[in-house]
Amino acid sequence: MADKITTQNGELQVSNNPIIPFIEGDGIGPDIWKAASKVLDAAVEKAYNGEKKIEWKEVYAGQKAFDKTGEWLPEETLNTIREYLIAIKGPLTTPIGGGIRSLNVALRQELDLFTCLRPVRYFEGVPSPVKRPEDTDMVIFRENTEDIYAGIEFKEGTPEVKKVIDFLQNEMGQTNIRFPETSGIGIKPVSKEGTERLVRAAIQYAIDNNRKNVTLVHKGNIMKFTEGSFKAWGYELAEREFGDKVFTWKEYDRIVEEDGKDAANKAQDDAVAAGKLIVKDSIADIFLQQILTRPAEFDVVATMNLNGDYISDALAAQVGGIGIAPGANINYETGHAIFEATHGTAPKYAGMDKVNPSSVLLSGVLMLEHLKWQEAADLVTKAVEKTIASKVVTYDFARLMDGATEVKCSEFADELIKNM
Ligand SMILES: NC(=O)C1=CN([C@@H]2O[C@H](COP(=O)(O)OP(=O)(O)OC[C@H]3O[C@@H](n4cnc5c(N)ncnc54)[C@H](OP(=O)(O)O)[C@@H]3O)[C@@H](O)[C@H]2O)C=CC1
Ligand SMILES: O=C(O)CCC(=O)C(=O)O
Ligand SMILES: [Mg+2]
Repeated sequence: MADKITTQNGELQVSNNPIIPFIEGDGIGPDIWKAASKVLDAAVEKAYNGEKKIEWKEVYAGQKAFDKTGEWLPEETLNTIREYLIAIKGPLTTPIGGGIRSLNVALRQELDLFTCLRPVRYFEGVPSPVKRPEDTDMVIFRENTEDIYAGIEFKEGTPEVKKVIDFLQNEMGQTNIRFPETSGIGIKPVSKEGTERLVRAAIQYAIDNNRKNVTLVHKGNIMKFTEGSFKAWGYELAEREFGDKVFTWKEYDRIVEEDGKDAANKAQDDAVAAGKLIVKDSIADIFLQQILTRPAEFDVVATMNLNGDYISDALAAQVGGIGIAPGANINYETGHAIFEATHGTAPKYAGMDKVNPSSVLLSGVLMLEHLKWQEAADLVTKAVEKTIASKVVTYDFARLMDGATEVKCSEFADELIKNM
């Protein structure tokens, strides 16, 4: 009999037949979900000789939910995911400049899924715009509940924005709103708690997975009390909670001040030799250059919501594009998680059975790993490696590869199952 995933003493309890809710998604969602779920089912069946099986439970969000219930994100969907802990979703459409706020962001906020985890690795044979794509092997920890994504915005010309601008000018003494009559205003909350739980998760992940460094990416020179504080709180947490397991650039700077640069370099070399994790930081603009020019220097990345969104797609491009970039939204404290592709609904390809299902499929692999069903996860990963190496690929890779055979989304799934 199928049953719920639960937690006990912080550990997931997963039976052989867990019920997992899924949201099919808008646009290309139905195509990629059909392909990906078929591959995930085949991997589980093969890895455990039929002893384990996921019981998929559809829940609604986006257009399908609206058509059925008149609501974009029904309370029942949220309650089901709350109850069943783990879910997986396809992309959901967000209109630009007006209309409903992002349902993707709402799911993360409602369930307090504070980490958006996006691993970026290279699969041999994938077409890439860089010379050594294999040097890119990073794991992004993107803060998922705060920042400009909190949705605190006031539209130009409304009584609300006028009130906010009056307050800023008259009570806070702000004189820098260049065109107050025609400004919209957005507010960017970044908290100490929000930063600490994200940076804690990133450092713990780096230690558990033998990673060499964590980079705090911020624009703290300009946004001093949000992004700048993110950096400061991140370093403080690293030193306070991880002690001699880490060596921070904050400590490096202290040594430079007291004993000079040579001593600081030696301390860092000693820390590396002792296997300590280096916790460093980078300002977001130069970071975007350096992930292209020297990606091997970066390992785990901890950053705020908007930076993380940009960095995710930029890094995905280096290893073949968002067609193959997986992700997960996780609350490490409650055990709730929603696994999710990095890309969106790609509306021009909706219903064409054309796009690459790998992003949502590899999100499913992250989910299998999260359930500790490593054997099934490995079968999918190996099948992706083998299929790409054989140059049987969807349009996104085929257009950049010599001698490739272009297949449809569903045919790619069949090929993966054949290669399992
Ligand atoms: N988490 C989520 O659910 C997300 C939702 N969105 C939403 O999706 C909608 C569309 O956003 P948009 O900015 O166009 O971004 P998309 O990620 O949907 O698509 C942009 C381009 O990326 C490529 N692409 C996307 N998915 C795939 C895939 N599976 N296989 C191969 N190529 C792919 C296509 O490139 P090409 O044209 O070169 O073929 C596509 O035109 C918006 O409403 C947005 O808000 C966006 C991001 C995340
Ligand atoms: O919610 C959306 O529509 C976009 C979100 C997004 O781009 C992301 O989370 O990477
Ligand atoms: Mg994005």
